[in-house]
Amino acid sequence: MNVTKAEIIISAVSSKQYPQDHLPELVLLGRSNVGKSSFVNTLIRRRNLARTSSQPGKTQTMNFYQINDLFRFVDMPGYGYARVSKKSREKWGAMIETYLQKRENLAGVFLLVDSRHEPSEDDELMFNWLTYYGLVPMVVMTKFDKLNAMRKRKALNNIAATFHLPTKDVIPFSSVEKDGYDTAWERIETALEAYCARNEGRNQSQDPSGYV
Ligand SMILES: Nc1nc2c(ncn2[C@@H]2O[C@H](COP(=O)(O)OP(=O)(O)OP(=O)(O)O)[C@@H](O)[C@H]2O)c(=O)[nH]1
Repeated sequence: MNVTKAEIIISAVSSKQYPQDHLPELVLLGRSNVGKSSFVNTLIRRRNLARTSSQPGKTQTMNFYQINDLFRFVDMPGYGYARVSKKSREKWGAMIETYLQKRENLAGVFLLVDSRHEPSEDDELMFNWLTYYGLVPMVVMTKFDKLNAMRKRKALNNIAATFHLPTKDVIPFSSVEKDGYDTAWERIETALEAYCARNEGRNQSQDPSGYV
């Protein structure tokens, strides 16, 4: 997709602030500092629309980035950062859960894990929670450039095995070397097409005035 327009619509802390329309949304989940903001910036070829930071725990709101007025990325607060208070973590957890369970605009979920490490317990919990609710996540291995060829192969096999996925379903990604750029866009386009097809069905059966 050729991105000609990309803007942040809102940094939300509650469902009342979600945009009120039917544009499809692709959610980014992952541990704090895994590279969610860098993933967005790389895909849209902007240096800093999504604010990146070497300090974990920076993103504490749900950031809605609207792309070509066609769809949005929703960058969620990273989980698993110990230095954030328990109360804040519970608040974020509830915020993420409410979004995932209630948001009709949800078109797909990217679960980002760091290539350099075994998926954390939180990553596995998140993956299992998502699949339980029928939200099969697209798994992205971030910071792939940080591994040598042998570790790349090992990490890919390892992460695929952890989530019981074929390796072809895992997306190795680097915001430095741009690995995974084309594959991520293919997945996005497939998810957007599926969302439109679902809503066309809903349109015909429920809402003759036009849903999308
Ligand atoms: N080498 C390398 N560094 C990366 C890559 N992706 C992200 N980083 C670095 O990792 C750090 C965290 O990246 P962010 O994109 O801010 O991570 P985030 O998941 O949005 O972080 P939170 O806001 O804490 O949730 C930054 O210093 C990035 O430059 C990558 O593919 N390769």
